[in-house]
Amino acid sequence: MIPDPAPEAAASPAEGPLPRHLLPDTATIDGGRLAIGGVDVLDLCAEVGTPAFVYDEAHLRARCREAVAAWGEGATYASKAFWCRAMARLVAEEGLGVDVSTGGELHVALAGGVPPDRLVLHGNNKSEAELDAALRVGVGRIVVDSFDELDRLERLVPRTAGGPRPAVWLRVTPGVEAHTHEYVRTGQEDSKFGFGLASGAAAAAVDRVRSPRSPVELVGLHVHIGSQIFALASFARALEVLAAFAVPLDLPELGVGGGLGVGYVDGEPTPSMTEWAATVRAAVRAAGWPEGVRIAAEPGRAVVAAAAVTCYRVGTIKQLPGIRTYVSVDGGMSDNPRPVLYGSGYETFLPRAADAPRPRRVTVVGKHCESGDVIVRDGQLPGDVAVGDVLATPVTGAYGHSMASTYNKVPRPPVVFVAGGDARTVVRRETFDDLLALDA
Ligand SMILES: Cc1ncc(COP(=O)(O)O)c(C=O)c1O
Ligand SMILES: N[C@@H](CCCC[NH3+])C(=O)O
Repeated sequence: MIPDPAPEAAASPAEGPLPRHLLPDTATIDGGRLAIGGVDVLDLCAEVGTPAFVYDEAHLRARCREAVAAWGEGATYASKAFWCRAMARLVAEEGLGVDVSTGGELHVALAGGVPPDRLVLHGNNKSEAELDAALRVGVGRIVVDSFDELDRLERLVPRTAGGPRPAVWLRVTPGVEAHTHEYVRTGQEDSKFGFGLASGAAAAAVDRVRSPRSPVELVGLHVHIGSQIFALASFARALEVLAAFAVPLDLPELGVGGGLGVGYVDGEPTPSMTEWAATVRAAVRAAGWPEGVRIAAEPGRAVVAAAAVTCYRVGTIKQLPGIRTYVSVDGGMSDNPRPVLYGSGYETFLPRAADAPRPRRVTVVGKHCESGDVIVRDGQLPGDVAVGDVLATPVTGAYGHSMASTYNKVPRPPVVFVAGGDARTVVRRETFDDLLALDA
């Protein structure tokens, strides 16, 4: 072990052990060693290698059940947060609908057995092929995002007199700015998504879809103001603004989007889905929607983020006296681009000493060829962290695997589900040959 040359920081809460609530539900610590789903994490890493995404299956199921308890039939999982066939199966077993926003997400949903009528198709630029596929399988709802999409639907949907018409929602941008990173704000007027209220686009879209010649049937409006939102009042405000336009339309359904925030680091709150649903329902009532309006919500991050930890192996430790200590691991921005994209913060810890104090200030970096390849800036680790240690980052179940890349031809890590003492690899590790598989 190399002593830390810069024990500069005074005692702070971050130097304590990792807060337990940031670990998946079934995490246990015995003699310092972390187990999830009854599986010892260090033994698992020895078996499957690192980096690896380790998901607590019971945690995933518990959050799905919480979503169903909060939203009933309208509980819909936003697949962009984390998607693979095993997750699609799990979500279908738990009875949630699924928000898919591309043909690829649709394909995985169908491969996992999600009933087509439980699918909601999103996207600001759905291709004719994507719309055609959705219409052929009979997705439950298409969320129309633009006039160009309406043109495509008019070309694709045959006007069979009297026959059932595909049910659509219109996505409306209410002009409400959520308090979150600007890259993941979507409710403001200046947005690539949806029909603006203030510009009159939403009203024009309603008129067009309600015209007698329309091949689709308008059954609801949809609003999604952004992602990683902690202020529940932002959701309420969006619905209040939308109400003046929406209530007189007397539509039976209302999609309130996703976006519930999740705590990533010590001290950040995690509002529950139950609280979110209560706030939304109260806002809907207060704004004058009829009692019977069917509300659907699309949480992604809130279902999956805290279910997983990412495990890495420490390869080098570089100390720069008076500056910082770099701990390099065998993954990086290719398995977690969020710090680079949004400056997102994470915690870090050692699964061999998961309840140990973490007095040593470090910056955890990946193996990619750029200085921005940071996983945890100013993280805390036990003082005896050493080359060869397994290092983990909690709350990495959302937008890590789903946004992973093979930058620098680093193969993407496997996804392992753990439950009841068993580990099963649901997405295998990419191989070097996989990296050549698409080359002509
Ligand atoms: C239309 C739509 N619904 C749901 C979500 C899910 O968001 P989150 O993972 O923040 O809950 C998103 C992403 O922000 C989205 O664009
Ligand atoms: N990718 C973003 C969230 C995007 C939300 C998708 N609509 C994140 O990692 O926080």
